Amino acid sequence: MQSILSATHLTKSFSTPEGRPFTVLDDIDLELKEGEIVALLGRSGSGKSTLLRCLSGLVRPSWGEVRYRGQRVKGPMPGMAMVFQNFALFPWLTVQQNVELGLEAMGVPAPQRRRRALEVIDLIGLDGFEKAFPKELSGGMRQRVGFARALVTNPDILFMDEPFSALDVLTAESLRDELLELWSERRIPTRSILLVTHNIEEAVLLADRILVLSANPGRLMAEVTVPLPYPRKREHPVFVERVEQVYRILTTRPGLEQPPAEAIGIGHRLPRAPIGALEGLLERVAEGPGFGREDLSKLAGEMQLEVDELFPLLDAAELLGLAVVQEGDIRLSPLGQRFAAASSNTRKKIFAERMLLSVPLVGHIHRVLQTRPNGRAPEERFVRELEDYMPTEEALAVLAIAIDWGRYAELFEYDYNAGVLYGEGAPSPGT
Ligand SMILES: Nc1ncnc2c1ncn2[C@@H]1O[C@H](COP(=O)(O)OP(=O)(O)OP(=O)(O)O)[C@@H](O)[C@H]1O
Repeated sequence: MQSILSATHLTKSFSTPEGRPFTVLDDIDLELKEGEIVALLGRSGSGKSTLLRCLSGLVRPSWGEVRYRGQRVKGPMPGMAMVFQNFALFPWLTVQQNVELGLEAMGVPAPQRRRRALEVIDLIGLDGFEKAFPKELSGGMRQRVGFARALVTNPDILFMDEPFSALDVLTAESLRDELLELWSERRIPTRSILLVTHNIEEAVLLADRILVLSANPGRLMAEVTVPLPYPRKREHPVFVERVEQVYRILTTRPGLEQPPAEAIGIGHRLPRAPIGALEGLLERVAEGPGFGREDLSKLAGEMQLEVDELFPLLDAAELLGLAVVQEGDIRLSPLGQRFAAASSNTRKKIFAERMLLSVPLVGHIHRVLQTRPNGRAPEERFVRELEDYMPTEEALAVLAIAIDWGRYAELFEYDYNAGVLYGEGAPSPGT
């Protein structure tokens, strides 16, 4: 198969406010070939969207290069189109005007634009909605507009950034099926599709090849091929095997992942794991048929969790010593078993002890508040400290997790309006 797009040594770094590089993608080589659908999978923050944007010319790599049919990609190019997760429609334009937009940018004259837009609107099942505005449409119909706007340019490569993840399960399923039909029956001229997804089953349903990215920084860690014809059946033994293979890959430590939190200190990027969901997961594993051990693909299917929801929970459970995740399975540690069976107060105590041991940021906040005469500190102070290690957006996200965990464990309190953290027992800033 002929190569359409290639990336060599693609590296992307952003800067921390201190000017230090923050590497998101590291030395990525990949190729997209004619006639294939490729899915990019990886944990949250592994750089999937950044990679898609670099490949499509929306973001410039810091190092390395991208070539489209032999030509160096330096910005968006004709022949490439993108479908976004949040549809990215202009609310003040009608469906038809939104669809025509892609052609307007290419300088296509109005009569041709109209004709072509109407053809695609018909193809994608939006017939009769030409004059509707996005707010009058359901999520599924809005994403059809997103697809129509991309397909109207007859793209050679279609990039899709989690295009089905904002839709309900049934709508996502039917839109996926329709896209596959258009693709398999060659009713669209697109020769290659690159899809970012959090949904392992979706990747196995759609892709010929699944590229798995490791996190911190993002590197290509594995490739899984899916040699099944469309439409694929989820019960097919090869389908089931591939789903499990991806879980196994995502739960092996290739030695590239971040070292333990203690080794990094307060700059450790905490997994985005809400406490309630973590408690729910541990309870389910403890009470499940495996008595503390569970197959992740089964668990995720049952709890309807996608990669971006499940893996932060697994990372948090491991970080706190509550579970071990290996070979596509989760196994509760004795402490995890105790946690799951404990009362709310005991759970908080276990959590507090574990965090003071293995989450340096929470320990740091706790110490700072204890040493302050009034027991308070503005959150801003901790954001500034985190910015030594990561960009502001990431620093805010990491601090939000530390606050969520610290409050749960009753190690400190937080006044949202004042943006102030205060120790347990210290008067609230509002009083
Ligand atoms: N413009 C930017 N400036 C600074 N940091 C950025 C920028 N864009 C992305 N990042 C950082 O790069 C990392 C990877 O982000 P990206 O969105 O590519 O990951 P992802 O794997 O797609 O994540 P998710 O699955 O959560 O969507 C994150 O830590 C993010 O904060």
